[in-house]
Amino acid sequence: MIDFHLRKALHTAAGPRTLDVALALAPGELLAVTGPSGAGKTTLLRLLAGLDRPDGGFVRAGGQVWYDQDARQWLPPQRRPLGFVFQDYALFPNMTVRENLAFAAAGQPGAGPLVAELLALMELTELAPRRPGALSGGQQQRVALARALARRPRLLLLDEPLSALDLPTRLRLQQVLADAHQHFGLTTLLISHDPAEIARLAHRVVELDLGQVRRVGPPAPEPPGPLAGRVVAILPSGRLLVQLAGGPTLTDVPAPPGRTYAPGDELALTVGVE
Ligand SMILES: Nc1ncnc2c1ncn2[C@@H]1O[C@H](COP(=O)(O)OP(=O)(O)OP(=O)(O)O)[C@@H](O)[C@H]1O
Repeated sequence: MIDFHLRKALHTAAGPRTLDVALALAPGELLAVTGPSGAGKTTLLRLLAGLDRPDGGFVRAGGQVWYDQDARQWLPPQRRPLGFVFQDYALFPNMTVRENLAFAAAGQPGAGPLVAELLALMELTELAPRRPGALSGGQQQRVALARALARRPRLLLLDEPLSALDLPTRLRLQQVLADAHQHFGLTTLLISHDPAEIARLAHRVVELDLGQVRRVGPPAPEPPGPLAGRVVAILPSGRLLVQLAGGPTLTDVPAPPGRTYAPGDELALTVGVE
Protein backbone atom coordinates (compact mmCIF):
# COMPACT_ATOMS: atom_id res chain seq x y z
CA MET A 1 0.00 0.00 0.00
CA ILE A 2 1.29 3.45 -0.90
CA ASP A 3 -0.67 6.54 -0.07
CA PHE A 4 0.26 10.14 -0.47
CA HIS A 5 -0.97 13.69 -0.49
CA LEU A 6 1.39 16.05 -2.28
CA ARG A 7 1.26 19.79 -2.77
CA LYS A 8 3.63 21.86 -4.88
CA ALA A 9 3.45 25.36 -6.37
CA LEU A 10 3.90 25.15 -10.15
CA HIS A 11 5.15 27.94 -12.37
CA THR A 12 3.23 27.21 -15.55
CA ALA A 13 2.92 29.03 -18.86
CA ALA A 14 -0.63 29.98 -17.76
CA GLY A 15 0.66 31.49 -14.49
CA PRO A 16 1.04 30.10 -10.96
CA ARG A 17 -0.88 26.87 -10.23
CA THR A 18 -0.82 24.37 -7.37
CA LEU A 19 -0.33 20.68 -7.81
CA ASP A 20 -2.51 19.02 -5.18
CA VAL A 21 -2.92 15.26 -5.53
CA ALA A 22 -4.01 12.69 -2.92
CA LEU A 23 -4.17 9.01 -3.88
CA ALA A 24 -3.80 5.52 -2.42
CA LEU A 25 -2.55 2.57 -4.45
CA ALA A 26 -3.23 -1.03 -3.44
CA PRO A 27 -0.26 -3.42 -3.39
CA GLY A 28 0.20 -4.84 -6.88
CA GLU A 29 -1.83 -2.09 -8.52
CA LEU A 30 -0.82 -0.53 -11.83
CA LEU A 31 -2.14 3.02 -11.99
CA ALA A 32 -1.93 5.00 -15.22
CA VAL A 33 -1.47 8.77 -15.00
CA THR A 34 -2.76 10.75 -17.94
CA GLY A 35 -3.70 14.32 -18.81
CA PRO A 36 -2.68 17.17 -21.11
CA SER A 37 0.82 18.56 -21.42
CA GLY A 38 1.73 20.63 -18.37
CA ALA A 39 -0.85 18.86 -16.13
CA GLY A 40 1.84 17.96 -13.58
CA LYS A 41 2.31 14.25 -14.36
CA THR A 42 6.12 14.26 -14.38
CA THR A 43 6.22 16.58 -11.38
CA LEU A 44 4.04 14.13 -9.43
CA LEU A 45 6.44 11.25 -10.15
CA ARG A 46 9.48 13.39 -9.27
CA LEU A 47 7.84 14.39 -5.96
CA LEU A 48 7.14 10.73 -5.12
CA ALA A 49 10.74 9.81 -5.95
CA GLY A 50 12.08 12.66 -3.81
CA LEU A 51 13.78 14.28 -6.82
CA ASP A 52 11.78 17.47 -6.19
CA ARG A 53 10.84 18.81 -2.77
CA PRO A 54 7.07 19.13 -2.11
CA ASP A 55 5.65 22.19 -0.35
CA GLY A 56 3.42 20.06 1.88
CA GLY A 57 1.79 16.69 2.44
CA PHE A 58 3.10 13.17 3.03
CA VAL A 59 4.14 9.95 1.30
CA ARG A 60 3.80 6.60 3.08
CA ALA A 61 4.77 3.31 1.47
CA GLY A 62 4.38 -0.11 3.08
CA GLY A 63 4.40 1.28 6.61
CA GLN A 64 7.46 3.46 5.95
CA VAL A 65 7.25 7.25 5.93
CA TRP A 66 9.12 8.68 2.93
CA TYR A 67 8.00 12.24 3.57
CA ASP A 68 5.87 14.04 6.12
CA GLN A 69 5.93 17.81 6.14
CA ASP A 70 4.25 18.18 9.56
CA ALA A 71 6.53 15.60 11.22
CA ARG A 72 9.58 17.04 9.36
CA GLN A 73 10.44 13.61 7.91
CA TRP A 74 12.27 13.20 4.62
CA LEU A 75 13.77 10.04 3.18
CA PRO A 76 16.35 10.95 0.54
CA PRO A 77 15.68 9.58 -2.97
CA GLN A 78 18.48 7.01 -2.89
CA ARG A 79 16.93 5.39 0.22
CA ARG A 80 13.43 5.08 -1.27
CA PRO A 81 12.85 1.54 -2.63
CA LEU A 82 11.69 2.63 -6.06
CA GLY A 83 12.71 2.41 -9.68
CA PHE A 84 12.31 5.24 -12.20
CA VAL A 85 12.24 4.76 -15.99
CA PHE A 86 12.28 7.82 -18.24
CA GLN A 87 11.18 8.28 -21.83
CA ASP A 88 14.77 8.82 -22.98
CA TYR A 89 16.23 5.72 -21.20
CA ALA A 90 18.88 7.77 -19.30
CA LEU A 91 21.43 4.93 -19.29
CA PHE A 92 25.09 5.43 -18.46
CA PRO A 93 26.62 5.64 -21.97
CA ASN A 94 30.14 4.58 -20.96
CA MET A 95 29.02 1.44 -19.13
CA THR A 96 28.04 -1.85 -20.74
CA VAL A 97 24.53 -3.22 -20.24
CA ARG A 98 25.80 -5.51 -17.48
CA GLU A 99 27.66 -2.64 -15.77
CA ASN A 100 24.53 -0.43 -15.90
CA LEU A 101 22.61 -3.14 -14.02
CA ALA A 102 25.47 -3.99 -11.65
CA PHE A 103 25.84 -0.31 -10.72
CA ALA A 104 22.16 -0.14 -9.73
CA ALA A 105 22.29 -3.47 -7.83
CA ALA A 106 25.57 -2.70 -6.02
CA GLY A 107 25.59 -3.06 -2.27
CA GLN A 108 22.58 -5.36 -2.10
CA PRO A 109 22.75 -8.96 -0.95
CA GLY A 110 22.64 -11.29 -3.97
CA ALA A 111 23.48 -8.50 -6.44
CA GLY A 112 25.34 -10.84 -8.85
CA PRO A 113 22.55 -13.42 -9.19
CA LEU A 114 19.94 -10.62 -9.43
CA VAL A 115 21.78 -9.02 -12.38
CA ALA A 116 22.01 -12.41 -14.10
CA GLU A 117 18.29 -13.04 -13.47
CA LEU A 118 17.30 -9.64 -14.88
CA LEU A 119 19.51 -10.07 -17.96
CA ALA A 120 17.85 -13.43 -18.63
CA LEU A 121 14.32 -12.20 -17.89
CA MET A 122 14.65 -9.19 -20.20
CA GLU A 123 16.40 -11.28 -22.87
CA LEU A 124 19.51 -9.13 -22.55
CA THR A 125 22.14 -11.78 -21.79
CA GLU A 126 23.62 -11.68 -25.30
CA LEU A 127 23.66 -7.87 -25.26
CA ALA A 128 25.29 -7.67 -21.80
CA PRO A 129 28.79 -6.68 -23.08
CA ARG A 130 27.45 -3.90 -25.34
CA ARG A 131 27.24 -0.21 -24.55
CA PRO A 132 23.82 1.55 -24.85
CA GLY A 133 24.90 3.39 -28.02
CA ALA A 134 25.05 0.04 -29.84
CA LEU A 135 21.45 -0.89 -28.97
CA SER A 136 18.06 -0.13 -30.54
CA GLY A 137 15.54 2.06 -28.69
CA GLY A 138 13.52 -0.97 -27.59
CA GLN A 139 16.64 -2.75 -26.34
CA GLN A 140 17.76 0.36 -24.45
CA GLN A 141 14.37 0.64 -22.80
CA ARG A 142 14.56 -3.03 -21.70
CA VAL A 143 17.94 -2.20 -20.12
CA ALA A 144 16.42 0.86 -18.42
CA LEU A 145 13.60 -1.27 -17.02
CA ALA A 146 16.03 -4.00 -15.89
CA ARG A 147 18.21 -1.34 -14.25
CA ALA A 148 15.20 0.09 -12.38
CA LEU A 149 14.32 -3.44 -11.19
CA ALA A 150 17.92 -4.04 -10.05
CA ARG A 151 17.19 -1.82 -7.04
CA ARG A 152 14.48 -4.31 -5.95
CA PRO A 153 11.89 -1.51 -5.91
CA ARG A 154 8.56 -1.69 -4.20
CA LEU A 155 7.28 1.16 -6.36
CA LEU A 156 8.00 1.52 -10.08
CA LEU A 157 7.63 4.97 -11.67
CA LEU A 158 7.40 4.98 -15.46
CA ASP A 159 7.42 8.34 -17.27
CA GLU A 160 6.14 7.64 -20.80
CA PRO A 161 8.66 4.81 -21.13
CA LEU A 162 7.39 3.53 -24.48
CA SER A 163 6.29 6.67 -26.30
CA ALA A 164 9.51 7.04 -28.34
CA LEU A 165 9.26 3.50 -29.75
CA ASP A 166 7.64 2.20 -32.94
CA LEU A 167 4.37 0.33 -32.58
CA PRO A 168 5.56 -3.31 -32.79
CA THR A 169 8.32 -2.60 -30.24
CA ARG A 170 5.87 -0.72 -28.03
CA LEU A 171 3.42 -3.63 -28.04
CA ARG A 172 6.20 -6.11 -27.20
CA LEU A 173 7.48 -3.93 -24.35
CA GLN A 174 3.97 -3.45 -22.97
CA GLN A 175 3.97 -7.23 -22.40
CA VAL A 176 7.46 -7.04 -20.84
CA LEU A 177 6.21 -4.31 -18.49
CA ALA A 178 3.11 -6.28 -17.54
CA ASP A 179 5.20 -9.41 -16.88
CA ALA A 180 7.77 -7.52 -14.77
CA HIS A 181 5.02 -5.79 -12.78
CA GLN A 182 3.49 -9.20 -11.99
CA HIS A 183 6.74 -11.16 -11.48
CA PHE A 184 8.24 -8.69 -8.99
CA GLY A 185 4.96 -7.94 -7.16
CA LEU A 186 5.32 -4.22 -7.91
CA THR A 187 3.07 -1.26 -7.41
CA THR A 188 3.43 0.88 -10.53
CA LEU A 189 2.59 4.40 -11.71
CA LEU A 190 2.73 4.70 -15.49
CA ILE A 191 2.44 8.03 -17.31
CA SER A 192 0.89 7.40 -20.69
CA HIS A 193 -1.04 9.29 -23.37
CA ASP A 194 -2.02 6.11 -25.20
CA PRO A 195 -5.60 4.93 -24.40
CA ALA A 196 -4.89 1.45 -25.83
CA GLU A 197 -1.79 1.10 -23.65
CA ILE A 198 -3.72 2.27 -20.59
CA ALA A 199 -6.60 -0.11 -21.30
CA ARG A 200 -4.19 -3.00 -21.77
CA LEU A 201 -1.99 -2.43 -18.71
CA ALA A 202 -3.71 -0.36 -16.04
CA HIS A 203 -6.09 -1.36 -13.26
CA ARG A 204 -7.11 2.28 -12.78
CA VAL A 205 -6.36 5.59 -14.41
CA VAL A 206 -6.03 9.03 -12.86
CA GLU A 207 -6.51 12.04 -15.09
CA LEU A 208 -4.68 15.21 -14.06
CA ASP A 209 -5.27 18.72 -15.32
CA LEU A 210 -3.51 21.87 -14.08
CA GLY A 211 -2.19 19.95 -11.09
CA GLN A 212 -5.59 18.66 -9.96
CA VAL A 213 -7.23 15.23 -10.17
CA ARG A 214 -10.05 15.40 -12.72
CA ARG A 215 -11.04 11.72 -12.63
CA VAL A 216 -9.95 8.45 -11.05
CA GLY A 217 -11.49 5.19 -12.18
CA PRO A 218 -11.26 2.17 -14.41
CA PRO A 219 -9.67 2.69 -17.82
CA ALA A 220 -11.94 3.12 -20.83
CA PRO A 221 -12.25 -0.06 -22.93
CA GLU A 222 -9.44 -0.56 -25.42
CA PRO A 223 -10.13 1.34 -28.65
CA PRO A 224 -9.73 -0.67 -31.85
CA GLY A 225 -6.20 0.00 -32.96
CA PRO A 226 -3.37 -1.29 -35.09
CA LEU A 227 -2.16 -4.87 -34.63
CA ALA A 228 1.53 -5.73 -34.63
CA GLY A 229 2.75 -8.54 -36.85
CA ARG A 230 5.67 -9.92 -38.80
CA VAL A 231 5.78 -10.66 -42.53
CA VAL A 232 6.14 -14.42 -43.12
CA ALA A 233 6.06 -14.36 -46.93
CA ILE A 234 5.22 -12.16 -49.91
CA LEU A 235 2.52 -13.84 -51.99
CA PRO A 236 2.73 -13.86 -55.83
CA SER A 237 -0.09 -11.27 -55.83
CA GLY A 238 2.14 -8.90 -53.85
CA ARG A 239 -0.05 -9.35 -50.79
CA LEU A 240 1.39 -10.63 -47.54
CA LEU A 241 1.27 -13.61 -45.23
CA VAL A 242 1.48 -12.07 -41.74
CA GLN A 243 2.01 -13.65 -38.32
CA LEU A 244 0.28 -11.48 -35.70
CA ALA A 245 2.21 -10.93 -32.44
CA GLY A 246 0.92 -13.61 -30.05
CA GLY A 247 -1.91 -14.45 -32.44
CA PRO A 248 -2.91 -16.22 -35.65
CA THR A 249 -1.34 -16.07 -39.10
CA LEU A 250 -3.26 -13.94 -41.61
CA THR A 251 -3.25 -14.77 -45.29
CA ASP A 252 -3.76 -12.38 -48.20
CA VAL A 253 -3.08 -9.16 -46.28
CA PRO A 254 -2.76 -6.01 -48.43
CA ALA A 255 0.70 -4.48 -47.90
CA PRO A 256 0.42 -1.19 -45.98
CA PRO A 257 1.45 1.60 -48.35
CA GLY A 258 4.62 3.64 -48.08
CA ARG A 259 7.34 0.99 -48.18
CA THR A 260 8.24 -2.43 -49.56
CA TYR A 261 8.22 -5.45 -47.31
CA ALA A 262 10.43 -8.52 -47.00
CA PRO A 263 9.97 -11.68 -44.93
CA GLY A 264 10.88 -11.00 -41.30
CA ASP A 265 9.87 -7.31 -41.42
CA GLU A 266 7.67 -6.04 -38.61
CA LEU A 267 4.56 -4.07 -39.47
CA ALA A 268 1.45 -2.56 -37.93
CA LEU A 269 -1.95 -3.43 -39.41
CA THR A 270 -5.08 -1.39 -39.00
CA VAL A 271 -8.26 -3.41 -38.88
CA GLY A 272 -10.75 -2.44 -41.55
CA VAL A 273 -12.93 -3.67 -44.37
CA GLU A 274 -11.61 -3.49 -47.93
N1 LIG B 1 10.05 22.09 -9.99
C1 LIG B 1 9.07 22.85 -10.48
N2 LIG B 1 8.66 23.95 -9.84
C2 LIG B 1 7.65 24.69 -10.32
N3 LIG B 1 7.00 24.44 -11.47
C3 LIG B 1 7.36 23.36 -12.15
C4 LIG B 1 8.41 22.50 -11.71
N4 LIG B 1 8.54 21.48 -12.61
C5 LIG B 1 7.64 21.72 -13.57
N5 LIG B 1 6.93 22.84 -13.31
C6 LIG B 1 5.84 23.40 -14.16
O1 LIG B 1 4.68 22.64 -13.83
C7 LIG B 1 3.91 22.35 -15.00
C8 LIG B 1 3.73 20.85 -15.10
O2 LIG B 1 4.92 20.25 -15.62
P1 LIG B 1 5.06 18.67 -15.82
O3 LIG B 1 6.35 18.42 -16.54
O4 LIG B 1 4.87 17.99 -14.53
O5 LIG B 1 3.82 18.38 -16.78
P2 LIG B 1 3.42 17.05 -17.53
O6 LIG B 1 1.99 16.77 -17.24
O7 LIG B 1 4.39 15.95 -17.20
O8 LIG B 1 3.56 17.49 -19.06
P3 LIG B 1 4.07 16.70 -20.37
O9 LIG B 1 2.95 15.76 -20.76
O10 LIG B 1 4.27 17.79 -21.37
O11 LIG B 1 5.36 15.99 -20.00
C9 LIG B 1 4.67 22.96 -16.16
O12 LIG B 1 4.03 24.15 -16.53
C10 LIG B 1 6.07 23.19 -15.63
O13 LIG B 1 6.65 24.33 -16.21
